[in-house]
Amino acid sequence: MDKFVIKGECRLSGEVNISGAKNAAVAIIPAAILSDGVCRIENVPDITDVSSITGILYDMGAKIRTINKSTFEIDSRSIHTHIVSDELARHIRGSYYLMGALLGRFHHAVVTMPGGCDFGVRPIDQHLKGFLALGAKYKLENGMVDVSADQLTGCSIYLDVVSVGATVNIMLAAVRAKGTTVIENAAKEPHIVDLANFLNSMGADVRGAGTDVIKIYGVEHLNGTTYSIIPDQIEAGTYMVAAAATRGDILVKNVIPKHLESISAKLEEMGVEIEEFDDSIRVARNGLLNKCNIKTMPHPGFPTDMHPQIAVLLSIANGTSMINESVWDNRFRYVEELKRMGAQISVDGKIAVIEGIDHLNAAPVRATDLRAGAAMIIAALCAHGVTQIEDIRHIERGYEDLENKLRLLGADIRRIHIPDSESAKVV
Ligand SMILES: CC(=O)N[C@H]1[C@@H](OP(=O)(O)OP(=O)(O)OC[C@H]2O[C@@H](n3ccc(=O)[nH]c3=O)[C@H](O)[C@@H]2O)O[C@H](CO)[C@@H](O)[C@@H]1O
Ligand SMILES: C=C(OP(=O)(O)O)C(=O)O
Repeated sequence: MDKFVIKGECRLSGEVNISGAKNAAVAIIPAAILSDGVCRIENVPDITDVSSITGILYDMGAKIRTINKSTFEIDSRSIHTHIVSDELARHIRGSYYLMGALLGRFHHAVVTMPGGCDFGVRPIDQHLKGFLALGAKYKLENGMVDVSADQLTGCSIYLDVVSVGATVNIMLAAVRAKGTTVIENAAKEPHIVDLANFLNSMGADVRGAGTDVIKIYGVEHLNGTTYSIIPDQIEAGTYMVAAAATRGDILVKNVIPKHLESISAKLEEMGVEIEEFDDSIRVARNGLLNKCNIKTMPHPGFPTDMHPQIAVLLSIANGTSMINESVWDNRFRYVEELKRMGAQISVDGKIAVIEGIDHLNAAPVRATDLRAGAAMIIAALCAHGVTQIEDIRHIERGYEDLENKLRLLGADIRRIHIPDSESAKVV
């Protein structure tokens, strides 16, 4: 039950190193189940979603060797079960990839329904549609998905909605299937391309990742490999917005600027200075922020996972802005928290209307989910006064070493440990 205490009105400056991508890591680690060798994975972010997914693999019998903080080796040959009822799996979204990976390896997976951020209903019908098309059958019982096949056979699948999770799960199930699988209307996120590259480095034949048609030519075996995960687009975007919100000037290092284009474009529209280099990006703000309208979209559109963070910036911009959330039905739980800090936001259906104000004021707030928590951090950094943020376990799912990274940029951030007994102790 830790919380953050952040003194506002700071101006972030200096350099920050971006870690490996959460949403790539939680796909690539389960994908190692499909390998007949040892997978050495580098640039793995040190976040709780990763410790959960590696913990699940370990409990299933995988041998996991830590090389250093961001590199480990997974040997999945010793996995002895296709059943995942682990409590950890219910708390993260990435555990849904165990369905595709175990189905691909054992032709049978029994996996608890996944967790992750609460946006209302998060269906998996397109994942199941993909498994069925590959020749599997499934049943849903007692909160578990039981999916099995005598044989997996390549097929053509058109996704009714562009789904990251379904695209990944079908790739995982199809990579060792007999014949060719074609996914149409596939998701194009950077982590889809990263997973395809990882699978190909093990000897798979996946083509077209990054476009909306992905072809997977099934192979019998996958080898071990050494692979480095791409930088986290959303962690980078979060620091970019934090720089803008605090009138800061920071160099965001170890990024792929191409992945950040939709975020950079909106920041520039708001009057923020952006300078791109090969693998870093400088973000600086001096003047007032312009209002701006944003619609979240699948990649290469503006990422929904940057919605709450950019809402903080719009709430201190000049004029009235709108955010149209087109991916999730309910990604507005941050709004009530931000309103406690003085933000003027009203939500109508999937649209937030944000009236810019001069500044936010500190208040006790909660991280209602991962990116809502990131938004509270940004709000606290630029607000007048000292803000306390509770429920920071959500933030720890996806941001490595947040306190130290922010401190190095000049933030005044402390963690307070609250034991169950409620007696607070500052650490
Ligand atoms: C672990 C991970 O990578 N999580 C990301 C992944 O979540 P996740 O994989 O859950 O998100 P999807 O891309 O699948 O969901 C996109 C949309 O499709 C709908 N849908 C999805 C699947 C399905 O079977 N049926 C269906 O209707 C969803 O309700 C949502 O409206 O992509 C989201 C959209 O970029 C991000 O916000 C999450 O950070
Ligand atoms: C929604 C997110 O994650 P998850 O799908 O893992 O809950 C996110 O990373 O913003």
